Amino acid sequence: MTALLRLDAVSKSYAHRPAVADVTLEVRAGESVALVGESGSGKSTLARLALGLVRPDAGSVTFEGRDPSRLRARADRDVRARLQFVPQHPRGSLNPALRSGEAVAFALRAHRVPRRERADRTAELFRQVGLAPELARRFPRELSGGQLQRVAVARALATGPALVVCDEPTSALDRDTQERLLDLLAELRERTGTAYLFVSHDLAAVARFAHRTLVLRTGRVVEEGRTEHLWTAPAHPYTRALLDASGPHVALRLLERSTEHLPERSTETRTEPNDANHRTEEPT
Ligand SMILES: Nc1ncnc2c1ncn2[C@@H]1O[C@H](COP(=O)(O)OP(=O)(O)OP(=O)(O)O)[C@@H](O)[C@H]1O
Repeated sequence: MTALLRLDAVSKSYAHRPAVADVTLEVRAGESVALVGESGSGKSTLARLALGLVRPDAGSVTFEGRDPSRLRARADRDVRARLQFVPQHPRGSLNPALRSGEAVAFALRAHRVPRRERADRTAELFRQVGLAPELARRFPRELSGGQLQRVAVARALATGPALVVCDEPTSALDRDTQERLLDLLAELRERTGTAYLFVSHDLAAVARFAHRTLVLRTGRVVEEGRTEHLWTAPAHPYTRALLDASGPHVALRLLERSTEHLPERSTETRTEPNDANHRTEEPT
């Protein structure tokens, strides 16, 4: 199976300080790949590189064989439609002057869904994400954080994406709402075969959701592998420290999760070869 998204030896610095250093990763169709690590480890920078919102200083990024940072607004909108984003704070990303249904209909319009079909498609998307279609008439300020995040998911799914990049999609929500949103994303994944690049510092969410996980530390991947193997037998001391700091939720999630539908992947984990001299710090 070829990769949908591939980042090849990608590096990005800000003011000469590396945010991401020599990272290679790929996401295949239907696969969910998580990026975990402490604050400042480079997760969001990798998400932005994947979306083409920033360009790497070195290395290459391809989505379906194209550089996402060079997609043209009109000519390449069909490719753009297949690469979508669910941000951490939907309140900031949804236009406060648009009703929530209009935000979804706007995405449909941008991807050439005929006007006469947009209302029905919007209502259908609202239902898919577990929102009553009547909520489409509300403005963002009239919705709760969990409802807004569902609108953001509906908007991302409006164009039938092959890959959705989620940057801490549940971190602004309370635990119950987080769980419901993760269940929803997993259910949509089963139904639509959408792949996810899932940025999170919440290892319980990752244990529940991701097929594969990459552990980042100061911009580098220190370990990667199938989520259940990584968290049950972490090879790198930094991964162990992250796990120790995360509490019992992660073990519980691993027990709960079903691996029946996971795509075929290698079972081995990979640790960074030159990391033996790294001092392991307790994650904060
Ligand atoms: N636009 C920017 N300008 C300057 N420095 C940046 C910028 N974006 C990221 N950085 C720096 O790059 C490093 C990685 O940041 P990044 O946001 O990717 O980490 P993160 O793992 O997503 O952190 P968090 O979990 O806190 O969101 C940090 O040192 C950060 O300060």
